[in-house]
Amino acid sequence: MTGAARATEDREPVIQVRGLLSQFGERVIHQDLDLEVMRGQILGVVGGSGTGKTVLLNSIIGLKEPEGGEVRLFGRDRAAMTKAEAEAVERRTGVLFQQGALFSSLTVLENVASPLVEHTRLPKATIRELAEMKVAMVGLKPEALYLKPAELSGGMRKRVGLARALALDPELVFLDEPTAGLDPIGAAAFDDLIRQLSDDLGLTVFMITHDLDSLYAICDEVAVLADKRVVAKAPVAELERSDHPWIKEYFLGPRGRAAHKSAA
Ligand SMILES: Nc1ncnc2c1ncn2[C@@H]1O[C@H](COP(=O)(O)OP(=O)(O)OP(=O)(O)O)[C@@H](O)[C@H]1O
Repeated sequence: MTGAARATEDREPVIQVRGLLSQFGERVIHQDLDLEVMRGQILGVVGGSGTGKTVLLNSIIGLKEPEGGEVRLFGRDRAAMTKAEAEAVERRTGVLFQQGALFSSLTVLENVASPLVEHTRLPKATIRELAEMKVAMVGLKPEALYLKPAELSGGMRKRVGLARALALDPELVFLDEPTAGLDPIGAAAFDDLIRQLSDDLGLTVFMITHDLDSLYAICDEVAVLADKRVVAKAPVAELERSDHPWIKEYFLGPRGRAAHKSAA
């Protein structure tokens, strides 16, 4: 069953953002921004550079306090959560940051194990076993376990970041430009992996991307950030018919047309 089929079958929202206001000083990044992401959905998030995609991600995961509005995760209002509730949400959530954010002095195994060390009291041997499983799950060979991030290619680093994001068996993952910097073949392989994980594990995915191929290949819906809010959220095929100038340029410009063609 595809994520889209699951999403319509089980309409429980995992992320709900209502009337979000985000500011840095006087500078308003989001105003009256609404967004809902359903369980099992892969949502692509697009928008011009500086429209606030990463700030939105940070506001949802609690790295940035909103100046107004409401963020609900798994039905709970983030602002009203106790510390224990926020920690429980953190355990159900994985994040792959834009630069991978791996610890450079730790091996692949230690990087992937770090959320398990931080959030569980499992014995060392179990943590090791679980981390090894995640490394295998993202398609890395056992030889990679003892390498440090500097010894890995960009694509391998992304996979390690994904393995770490999946360490606690999250229900929801946030990916900030996961295929940026990968060659087209590496990017397509990474897309397949995310789609497969979503289908197999029922993961909900919030994915910021500039990669049109990813949008066509794996996203159930795409949210477009412009004018400080989400101006559209729909399957790509529907967005192609939008009248919004940025969306038109994005999907119907030469790169958009090429991605459409190769997905067809
Ligand atoms: N800590 C901060 N202090 C001040 N301004 C910030 C901070 N973080 C982000 N901004 C500003 O918020 C705006 C949105 O930034 P953000 O990184 O979310 O954009 P983006 O849509 O993810 O862009 P890109 O596609 O280029 O990664 C930018 O203008 C940025 O300068």
